[in-house]
Amino acid sequence: MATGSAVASHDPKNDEFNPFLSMQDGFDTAADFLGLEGGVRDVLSMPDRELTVNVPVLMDDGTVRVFTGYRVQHNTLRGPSKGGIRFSPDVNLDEVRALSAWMTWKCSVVNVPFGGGKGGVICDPRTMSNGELERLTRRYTAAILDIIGPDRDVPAPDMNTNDQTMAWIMDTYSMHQRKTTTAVVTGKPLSIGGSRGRREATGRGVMISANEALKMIGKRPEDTRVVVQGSGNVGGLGAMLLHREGYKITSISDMYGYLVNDRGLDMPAVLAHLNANRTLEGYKEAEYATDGKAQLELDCDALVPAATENQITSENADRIKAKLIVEGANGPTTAIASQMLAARGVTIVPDILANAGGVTVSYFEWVQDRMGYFWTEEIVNSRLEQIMVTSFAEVRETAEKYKVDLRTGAYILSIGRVASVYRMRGLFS
Ligand SMILES: NC(=O)C1=CN([C@@H]2O[C@H](COP(=O)(O)OP(=O)(O)OC[C@H]3O[C@@H](n4cnc5c(N)ncnc54)[C@H](OP(=O)(O)O)[C@@H]3O)[C@@H](O)[C@H]2O)C=CC1
Ligand SMILES: O=C(O)CCC(=O)C(=O)O
Repeated sequence: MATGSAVASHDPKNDEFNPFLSMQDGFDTAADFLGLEGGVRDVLSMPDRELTVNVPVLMDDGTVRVFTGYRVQHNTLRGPSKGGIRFSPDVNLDEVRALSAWMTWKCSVVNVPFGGGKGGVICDPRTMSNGELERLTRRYTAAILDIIGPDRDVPAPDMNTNDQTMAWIMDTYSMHQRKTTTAVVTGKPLSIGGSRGRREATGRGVMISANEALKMIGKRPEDTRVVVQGSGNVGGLGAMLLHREGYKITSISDMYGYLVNDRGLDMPAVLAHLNANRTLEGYKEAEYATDGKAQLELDCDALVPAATENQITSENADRIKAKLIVEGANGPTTAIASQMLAARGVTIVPDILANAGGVTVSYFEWVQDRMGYFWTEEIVNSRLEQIMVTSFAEVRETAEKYKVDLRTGAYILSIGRVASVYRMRGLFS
């Protein structure tokens, strides 16, 4: 197996690749359309609160290593801040700032009563044992304990974190509170207050968004060849659900490489292979390649970037062949690339809409935990579908009203909603 990432990494000091500046670009465009007044504009363009922590962790070899982590709360006007925690060597404060702001806009697009937050720890989980990850998670939780809670800030999984990570956070928080407090995090295992359907929710939202986009451009799933970047929670489960819906998944990747089969991949078999081998390499029914950048440029009808930021940039936007991009990841397309693609008539369903299925079912989980009453998977999925379809229609209507692309429409809709809450609450007196 190759050891390096198959996909380009970029210097965040270059403005195009700084996710916070990318977010700011979308914000400024929408704020101009809305004619947002100075005070509201200023307060919404920066995070409410940023916490940096340095936590000591006992490693398996007996040494102590200090890890740096962040929790940024962008906004809490519409409710507690909400958003995942990411473990990755690439985590940095500007990235977490951008991700937390995107959470504010995302929660507003789907109209759930949350603000936005995000966390991250600089670490490489692939080189750490389960015990080291548990000790890191517990220490990080203890360090951010004062600013999280069911009514304050509710974390969830993101890249390289999962339901086990959420169980450790919930347990650490509960030990300090002297009572079990399930609603402090979402994305938990079912046995400790998780919601049915949360694991697949982001991928399901991506599938529903793809369906709505196809209706808009007049295509059918069966005639749609899809390339998916990433095979984790969003990419893997999203590809599985798209496959079940009739889409032809012709390529899927992980950090190391990608599979291609123009006749369409058998997604259950691909995911079974990935689960058993922890790599896509060796799957017999497809070609395997390691030049990850080229995957995004494969001939296809739809592209689902579901790995990380800055994958579609000014360097490759002209070579992207897909006519539809459904953003499973947060910030996969830079602001410049977005404009280049829009000029070529490519439809982009933006991240703050396309991947909002996850936070929507996280909202359902938080509600169920607080009620102590749990819903069936059918109820969760049908309520998710209703919210995603309504949100897509509202974004589309806004885009048509202002004669802009879907990304700008989503920003206008969401920022307008948050700004109106500011005015209603009268926080400036
Ligand atoms: N989980 C959720 O509910 C939500 C996640 N998102 C966003 O979706 C994206 C993916 O998250 P999620 O699926 O949870 O994360 P996972 O950790 O489950 O999966 C990430 C996938 O992307 C691959 N990957 C990671 N980094 C790179 C890279 N540099 N180049 C190529 N492939 C890479 C990983 O490969 P490998 O397995 O080899 O490491 C893996 O297949 C992120 O942007 C996240 O913020 C958005 C909304 C909700
Ligand atoms: O489920 C959640 O609360 C947030 C998921 C997340 O981090 C995201 O949507 O980017």
